[in-house]
Amino acid sequence: MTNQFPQVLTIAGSDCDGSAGMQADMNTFQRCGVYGMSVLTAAVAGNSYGIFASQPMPVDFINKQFSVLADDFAIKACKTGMLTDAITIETVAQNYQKYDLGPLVLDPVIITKHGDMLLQEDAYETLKSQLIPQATVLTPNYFEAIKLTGIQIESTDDALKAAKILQTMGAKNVMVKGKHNDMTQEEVTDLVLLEDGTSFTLSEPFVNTTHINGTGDLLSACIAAELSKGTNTGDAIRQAKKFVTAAITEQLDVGHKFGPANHLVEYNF
Ligand SMILES: Nc1ncnc2c1ncn2[C@@H]1O[C@H](COP(=O)(O)OP(=O)(O)O)[C@@H](O)[C@H]1O
Ligand SMILES: Cc1ncc(COP(=O)(O)OP(=O)(O)O)c(N)n1
Repeated sequence: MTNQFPQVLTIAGSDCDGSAGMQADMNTFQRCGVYGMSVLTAAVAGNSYGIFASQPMPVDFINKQFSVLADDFAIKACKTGMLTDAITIETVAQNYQKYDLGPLVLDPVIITKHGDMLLQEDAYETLKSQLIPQATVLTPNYFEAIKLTGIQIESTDDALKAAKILQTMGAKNVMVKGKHNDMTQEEVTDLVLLEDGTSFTLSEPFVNTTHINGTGDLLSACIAAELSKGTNTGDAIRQAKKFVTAAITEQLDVGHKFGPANHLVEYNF
């Protein structure tokens, strides 16, 4: 008897402490019941105190990883994470066009929640012109949405305006993740704008914890996994928000400062 799992690809950096990046993506894929693969774009030396060094992968090596995977596997969906610089973005954009990799969930990893910059500033325009137009779902956090659109976001209406601007750049569906740095807030609210023009918000209780590294990765990896199963975009996003909330609520005690969200949480999909 054989087990057939949908095959899903993360195109991302390695975070050596396992809290974020492709390690978080692979754990999420496993939790979601899909078979995960990875194209390594960069590696960072980081722990729960922050990121201390980073190294992009050579273009030829990135190209080779795409070609060997595309030759052999039937990839049903993919997601991107840390892409470092303009040349890496161009390389990923070209490979996504060249091969049939299914829907693309683009997590525009620019800045971590602790302020580490993971994308060079001179690469923002390349991200906008080459990769955002190919995104099936774009998932900027609050700061990334401001940087990419240039508008201030103070309300749900502002988040919708930002999502509309990102849609005009070519992203089909956009999820603008809400702010969660106010210890008195009761909920965290994300705004979703779908391809057909409908929009909705997703709110979950704010969890006051220091263990939320990698939440953006968990969310985007879970959306990609759900899309690979044939789940519609709106439901894939709803499911991912629930999964991330469970991963934040059931804390994993790893690291001395800002620990990881719990990628290993039991969750019934
Ligand atoms: N403390 C928190 N309590 C509840 N939800 C949170 C918290 N922190 C993040 N989230 C949720 O986790 C998901 C990922 O968002 P975010 O952490 O902003 O992304 P990123 O990792 O890209 O910065 C979003 O759905 C957001 O609402
Ligand atoms: C290699 C690598 N990739 C991505 C991140 C950041 O992950 P993300 O989930 O977008 O952000 P945080 O929740 O960790 O702020 C990383 N740290 N390393």
